[in-house]
Amino acid sequence: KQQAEAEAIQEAEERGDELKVAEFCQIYRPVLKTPLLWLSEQKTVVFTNWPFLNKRRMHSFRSSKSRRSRKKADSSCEQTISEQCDTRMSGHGGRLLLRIGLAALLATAALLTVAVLLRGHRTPPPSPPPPPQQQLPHCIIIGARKCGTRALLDFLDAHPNVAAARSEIHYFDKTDRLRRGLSWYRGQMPRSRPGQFTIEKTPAYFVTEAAPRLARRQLGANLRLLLILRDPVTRVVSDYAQHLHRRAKAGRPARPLERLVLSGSGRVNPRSRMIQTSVYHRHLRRWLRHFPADRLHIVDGDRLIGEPHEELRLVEQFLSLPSFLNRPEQFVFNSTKGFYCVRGRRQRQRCLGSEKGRQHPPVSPVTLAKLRAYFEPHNLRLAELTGRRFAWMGRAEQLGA
Ligand SMILES: Nc1ncnc2c1ncn2[C@@H]1O[C@H](COP(=O)(O)OS(=O)(=O)O)[C@@H](OP(=O)(O)O)[C@H]1O
Repeated sequence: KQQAEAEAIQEAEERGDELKVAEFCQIYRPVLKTPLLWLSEQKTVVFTNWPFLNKRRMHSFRSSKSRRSRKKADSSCEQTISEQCDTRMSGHGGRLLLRIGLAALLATAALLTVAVLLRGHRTPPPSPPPPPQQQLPHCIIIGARKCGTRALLDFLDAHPNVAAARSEIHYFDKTDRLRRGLSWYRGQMPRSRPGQFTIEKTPAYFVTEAAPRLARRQLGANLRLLLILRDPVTRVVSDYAQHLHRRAKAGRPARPLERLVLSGSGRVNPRSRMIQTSVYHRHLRRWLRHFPADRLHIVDGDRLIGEPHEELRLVEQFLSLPSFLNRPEQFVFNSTKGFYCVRGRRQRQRCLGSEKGRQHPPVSPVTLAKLRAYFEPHNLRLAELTGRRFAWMGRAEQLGA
């Protein structure tokens, strides 16, 4: 082995003063059986002449006395080298001043071999990082509809450790999609690198009877669930604004809100879909029958509008993500939209489309009062179930707090 190394080095020396990265890889990769040690000894060559390496980081690690830091530097260095070699970045500008490096190498070669033998150090050949792959979601935003699910997903997607599916997948609420199976579901997900969280959002899951059971069975109890809620009355009005928009787009006359949410007697109709979606505790209870409570986190939708970084801080904690979205400067208030936009990768601003944050239609105070009265006891039950009080839940004493 020693001889092979010496020969390779000699050969390289004869080739001239400088070597391109690709040549370096070709010559050294097959003979450097112990790249960690070689590289650490070659640092003058590699670090000062190989521009892809993060010089400062390596040096700070290396100057550290701690064995752990040095080990970290070695493996980080090794990975970088193997990445560069494996992707064959020839002509990428990386040139080595071979003479300096080879002199240092030859002088230390014997010492290193002895050191390797003494330490019994057998580093497996570094493998290249796996290519990005589609993965089943680690986390789902299950709802609730019109509570800010898109904003939550888009904000999270700006996090470097998150890969979010762009469109709603509707796998657990539409039988024809469910029948296509998990491989189809996986195929709808974005490609992600190891360590990235795959997230999708489909607000219909929250209110679909079978969804929690199916999600538990198919994705397991480790799945993280995000639920975003806002004032149930505002949610109904937002739902109605969408109804008006759809009808106008289809050229059909819109129905008055009262016809959609009240029964003939003028009372709130508990069978109305708009009403049912806002009875949060009922749907939540169903989810909690299938998932442990610590797997579900509730985002305050009203706070996400006003202080997104605060809510995102809690979400990052829940998902054990490195802090990134928890700083106010990560969000920019867009006065035209009246909402916050997120600073995405490369600091580009990302705002939601015009279909989000629509102006709400005026609603009669009588209807509003009926809706408020209807949801009050349901809010109380939600507070009991979650142990949390939201600003829209009314006064503390009403809730027994
Ligand atoms: N940053 C930001 N930008 C724009 N909109 C925001 C934002 N944060 C929360 N929201 C609120 O999100 C509401 C729409 O909720 P969803 O995305 O869950 O709607 S949907 O169910 O997917 O149709 C939408 O409701 P409407 O205002 O009724 O349109 C917004 O109030």
